[in-house]
Amino acid sequence: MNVCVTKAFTFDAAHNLTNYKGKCEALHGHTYRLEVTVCGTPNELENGLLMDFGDLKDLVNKEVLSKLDHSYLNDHFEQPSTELVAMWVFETLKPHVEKLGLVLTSVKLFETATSWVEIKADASRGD
Ligand SMILES: Nc1nc2c(c(=O)[nH]1)N=C([C@H](O)[C@H](O)COP(=O)(O)OP(=O)(O)OP(=O)(O)O)CN2
Ligand SMILES: [Zn+2]
Repeated sequence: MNVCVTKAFTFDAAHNLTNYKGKCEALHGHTYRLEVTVCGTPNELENGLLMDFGDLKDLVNKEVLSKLDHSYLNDHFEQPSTELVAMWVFETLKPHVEKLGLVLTSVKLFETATSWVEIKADASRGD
């Protein structure tokens, strides 16, 4: 049986879209919501935990939120769209999750309550 664990986070950041015509070319900010899901098989379960929620929190805080929270996203990304930030989050976390013998299957990044991007990977192959 495939088992998945998800942890949700929020962080605050400012950005302005580049090469874009519309209100989002102006400097503005969001409280982003980030949801990270890792999956594995029962064989990898230890003490009933696939991955401790606290360990997933520490990993995301260290590798992602320490860089993005209260930052100006244009300092990190040429185009700080939700798509490109979510792709970076996925690629940043993937090797760390794989080291644990688990698969990073989903990164969801909400720019607002009604607008989000999801990056999904196959639960068994992790790509
Ligand atoms: N595909 C994308 N479209 C847009 C992005 C993006 O990252 N990817 N970003 C923006 C802006 O950054 C904007 O801040 C968010 O846009 P939007 O969801 O339209 O925000 P609203 O608060 O105006 O949403 P409403 O639900 O319509 O009030 C634009 N597009
Ligand atoms: Zn925006």
